[in-house]
Amino acid sequence: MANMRISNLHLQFGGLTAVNNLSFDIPDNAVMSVIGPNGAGKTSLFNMITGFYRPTRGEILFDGVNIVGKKPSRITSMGMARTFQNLRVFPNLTVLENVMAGMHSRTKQGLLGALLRTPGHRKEEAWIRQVAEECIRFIGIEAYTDRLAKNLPYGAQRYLEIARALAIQPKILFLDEPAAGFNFSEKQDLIGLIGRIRETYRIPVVLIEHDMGLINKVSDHIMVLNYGQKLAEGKPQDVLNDPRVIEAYLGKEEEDEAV
Ligand SMILES: Nc1ncnc2c1ncn2[C@@H]1O[C@H](COP(=O)(O)OP(=O)(O)OP(=O)(O)O)[C@@H](O)[C@H]1O
Repeated sequence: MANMRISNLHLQFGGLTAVNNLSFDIPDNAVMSVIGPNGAGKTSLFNMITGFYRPTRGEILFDGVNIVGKKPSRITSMGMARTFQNLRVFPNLTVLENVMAGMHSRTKQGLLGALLRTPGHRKEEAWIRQVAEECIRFIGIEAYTDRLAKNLPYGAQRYLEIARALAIQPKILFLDEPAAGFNFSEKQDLIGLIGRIRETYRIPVVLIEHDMGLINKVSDHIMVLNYGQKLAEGKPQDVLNDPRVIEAYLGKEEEDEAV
């Protein structure tokens, strides 16, 4: 279980304020969705939490430690995993190799152990393989274990990213638009998977999503961003019926659809 508190987080790109003095807690063992119109600051927020962007100011406390300024690899090794809006699988590695590669951030044996093939290293490799295979089975892409990632159907590639994130046995998981490009039945499948992750791993899952149906079904908690600021936060039925949210987000979506 992770304890995560964001305080007065701010991100400035020159004259543009991407995230504006944002504070919130991530609830334990809950599915939290971060929603908002395009450019609202959702991905910038994920990038700050996972160390890819350095906030202009503010604090990100992860299990009581301020992680601002730490490198993404260090933050991963502390137990934070994420997926990306645009797929980042290694196309020329197999599914198993992709998942195992992601796990090396959390292993103890260094490069020297790997080069010398020490007993400690061999034991660790066997353990990594076992955990990777378990994650691949859990996600349901075991039929592709030995296939190159580039030869997988699109949906399986997205699932591979989730398997790779879970394999580091994270304390918290961030998913950036996990349903991007999915059809209706793939989205239903994803809703089931996110529920299983929460039940099995008992970790908070934080996702950025645009699909309101999916958000409504999967979330325990929703935070809405607009122009980098928190517009609303709470239970799905309250947030999704909030007139300010409808105006800022759903209203915009209707306009977009009408174009
Ligand atoms: N590296 C960067 N350099 C300059 N501006 C950036 C950078 N990253 C994001 N921005 C700007 O910050 C604002 C917030 O962008 P961000 O990608 O976080 O929004 P978002 O809510 O994730 O949008 P979307 O739903 O379209 O993914 C936007 O105006 C964007 O153009």
